[in-house]
Amino acid sequence: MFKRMFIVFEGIDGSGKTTQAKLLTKKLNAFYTCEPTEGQIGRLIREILKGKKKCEKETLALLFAADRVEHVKLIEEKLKESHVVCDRYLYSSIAYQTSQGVDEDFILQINRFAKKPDIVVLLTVDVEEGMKRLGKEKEIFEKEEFLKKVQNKYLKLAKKEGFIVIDTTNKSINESHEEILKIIKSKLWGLSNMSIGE
Ligand SMILES: Nc1ncnc2c1ncn2[C@@H]1O[C@H](COP(=O)(O)OP(=O)(O)O)[C@@H](O)[C@H]1O
Ligand SMILES: Cc1cn([C@H]2C[C@H](O)[C@@H](COP(=O)(O)OP(=O)(O)O)O2)c(=O)[nH]c1=O
Repeated sequence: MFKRMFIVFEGIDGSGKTTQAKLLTKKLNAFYTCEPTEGQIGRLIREILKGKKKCEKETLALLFAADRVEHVKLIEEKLKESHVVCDRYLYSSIAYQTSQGVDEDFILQINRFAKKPDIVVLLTVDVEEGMKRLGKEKEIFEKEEFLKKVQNKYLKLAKKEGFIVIDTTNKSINESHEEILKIIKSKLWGLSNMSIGE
């Protein structure tokens, strides 16, 4: 019986997370999920992110952590039957909320129930290229400065936690997918001595 893997994709807006997560999901016949979730707390978070509701930055960190407590239950359920690919997770909280000025220890404390992933893939992208991909070339300067800060935090986390880091700036969607697949296959083979369906 081989171990089913909990694989997380992280990265700033426009790095290609959702695209790559869905391609890998298909390849692995995995269960795809994302944060914020489609659950009641995830929906409240999306209202706040759209600016329809206001809250303190610490409240937002708590909401993401609460959404994640419920989400981990679903992930553990799904791991009983397939690999799970998750588009954004705990490391988005650390990278984004610390960049908004929230204390990192506070974020780690409120996320102490978060299951550790087997593999984390960090996608990096030149911020301007990421904005271009999202059709936000005219994004306000502050947003670009903020995303640069977030990406730097991600890279520090990647070094500390041993993430797979793929820069997608000058790669096509397919080139990025092939590179990710090669690394994931070697890790899956190494960790569970099983081959994945083509
Ligand atoms: N390597 C790439 N090169 C060019 N465009 C890309 C690449 N990866 C994704 N895109 C495009 O960029 C946009 C954002 O991709 P998406 O996967 O939603 O990014 P994220 O989830 O990281 O915000 C989409 O239109 C997608 O087709
Ligand atoms: C999961 C998570 C996301 N976020 C932010 C990152 C994104 O800007 C936003 C999620 O928006 P989303 O609609 O998922 O877009 P994206 O494709 O960029 O993921 O929420 C946090 O600040 N903390 C978190 O813990």
